[in-house]
Amino acid sequence: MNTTQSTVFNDFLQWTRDNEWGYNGHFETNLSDGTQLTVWDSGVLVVEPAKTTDKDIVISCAVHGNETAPIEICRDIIQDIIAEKQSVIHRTLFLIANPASINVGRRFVEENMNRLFSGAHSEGGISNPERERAAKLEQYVKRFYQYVEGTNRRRYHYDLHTAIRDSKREKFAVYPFTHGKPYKKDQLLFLLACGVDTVLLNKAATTTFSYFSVNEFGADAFTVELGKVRPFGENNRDSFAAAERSLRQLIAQPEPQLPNFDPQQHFIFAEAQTINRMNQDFELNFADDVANFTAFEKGDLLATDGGEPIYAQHDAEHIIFPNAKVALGQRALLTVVRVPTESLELV
Ligand SMILES: O=C(O)CCC(=O)N[C@@H](CCC(=O)O)C(=O)O
Ligand SMILES: [Zn+2]
Repeated sequence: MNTTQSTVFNDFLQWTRDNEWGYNGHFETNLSDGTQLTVWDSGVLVVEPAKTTDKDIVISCAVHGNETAPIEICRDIIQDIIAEKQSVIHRTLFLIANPASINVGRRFVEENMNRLFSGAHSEGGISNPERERAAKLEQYVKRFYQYVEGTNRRRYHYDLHTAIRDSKREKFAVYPFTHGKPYKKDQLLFLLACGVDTVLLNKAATTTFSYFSVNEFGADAFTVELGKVRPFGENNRDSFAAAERSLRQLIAQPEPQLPNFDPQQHFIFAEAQTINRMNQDFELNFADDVANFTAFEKGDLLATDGGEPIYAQHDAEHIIFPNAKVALGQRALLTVVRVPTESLELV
């Protein structure tokens, strides 16, 4: 390896952070078993085993730069692959999505990247580095999924996050809108193996990264909330061990080892309201330390927007991702209601 190449592969996260808005170049190396590692950009690593299976797996982190536990997990898996301590039998794309936001230790630099997918990066006549990066990430995902010929390939995308607030249900995933396609038991079981027993069902399209993969490529894709935002080094890695172990098994084994499906083990919530902040004068009617999954009763005041009240519409309506400081037009609060797992159309 030459010096630059060894810098890239010796510490992929550090090299990515050193090239925070991208690197206009290409690196590749082969492992002793013939697995090819190709770097398409900073933070973009393709792992291709010598023998191709029918699965294409995307694992992304750092769409929000201060959500460090997923970054630590991806960093460690990537370095173990490079050191030949972690085997990979399926094509896998790792994405460290927004390195510049890691470097400033914030959710984003100029604009929330997880509102920029499915082409939103090109709307509104605004240009900034996060929009350019989101557009490139879309192209990398497209190139990765479409690289191998064949219509029956199984596509997956786990977009790893941590949440700003405490949560009464610590780990949960967002199941993006499937446009009526049935939900999948094996995916609920895989999430459960990751320690995620709670799943929120979106009822409409969004501009998140996971919805992009669902909608454009028919992937089984999820936003996976693994815990709470903490600075590097302050994550309790024990709490993330099940997720890391399951992701490692996912890429290393023909099929994940999953138990039989038991509806009682899954806690499913359907979207009730998505409340977007439409006015500067937007206030939540509860304190900053009220946790995700706190339940409100029908008629309770949740927020005011431009002085207009917004109420809970159901009993036991749970609040998720409250954030009064989001940009105008963006989601300031999601609310969900529990639904029986048995009520889902599952395959
Ligand atoms: O804790 C919060 O307020 C936000 C945590 C986070 O980044 N969540 C994702 C969820 C994406 C989705 O709805 O699929 C986000 O807000 O982008
Ligand atoms: Zn996030």
